Amino acid sequence: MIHTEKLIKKYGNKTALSIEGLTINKNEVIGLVGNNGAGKTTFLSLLLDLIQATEGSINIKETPVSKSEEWKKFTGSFLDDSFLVPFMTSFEYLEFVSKLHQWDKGDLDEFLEQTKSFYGDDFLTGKKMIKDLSKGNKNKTGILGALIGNPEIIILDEPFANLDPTSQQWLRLKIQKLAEDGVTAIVSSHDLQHVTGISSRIVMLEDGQIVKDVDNTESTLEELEAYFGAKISEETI
Ligand SMILES: Nc1ncnc2c1ncn2[C@@H]1O[C@H](COP(=O)(O)OP(=O)(O)OP(=O)(O)O)[C@@H](O)[C@H]1O
Repeated sequence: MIHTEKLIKKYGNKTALSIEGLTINKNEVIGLVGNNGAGKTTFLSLLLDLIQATEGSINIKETPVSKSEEWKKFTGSFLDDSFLVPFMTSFEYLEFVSKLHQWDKGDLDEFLEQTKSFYGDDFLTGKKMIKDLSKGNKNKTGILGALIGNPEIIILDEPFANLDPTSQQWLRLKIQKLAEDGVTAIVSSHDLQHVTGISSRIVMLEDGQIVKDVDNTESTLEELEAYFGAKISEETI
């Protein structure tokens, strides 16, 4: 479904990402983990053609992302606030995104009814512009936008950050349900519990390189906690 080959992104002399080859198969849920600066956002931004690779290629369904717009029709994504329109309300934004996907009012109403427990009361009826929303409500708006249009691929950068506990749990269940329905997802997260709760495969980045690429099994959460925990030196506490 997604294939990258000899992918390198440099900023000046610094190599932010260097991945020899990576294939993400249909219906996989990839949990992308790694400490700050590991290269997660760089990787997701490259996949979405938001930044240009220094070297290498990225294909979605065998088509280079930089040479075609086709993949945008079936890929939903939310990386950060730059995906949002600050002077719109959340509802206006979601209406705008739904129109891009040729949804009619009935489709959007049904979607908003189905996702009610994620966004809660007042969120969509309020008059606040997106720029004035809390971080959590901005994230909710972006995540809902990524789900509009029934995408085959979903790419989310730290989607659990700033969400309230109910919304976090809803999102976990939603991603699991989407995966059951055949969706492919790539989700970066610092929350190891959440990320292992939803993923079929864990890809770990460190200094821009893949240092672990494993199936997510019952022992993976414990292994990841041990891996990251081992980086703490006792004298620093
Ligand atoms: N526009 C940029 N200019 C220069 N360096 C950049 C730029 N964007 C990212 N980098 C560098 O690339 C490296 C990878 O950053 P990236 O944001 O991809 O990491 P990350 O894993 O998403 O981190 P975090 O968990 O903090 O979000 C870092 O060293 C970062 O400083």
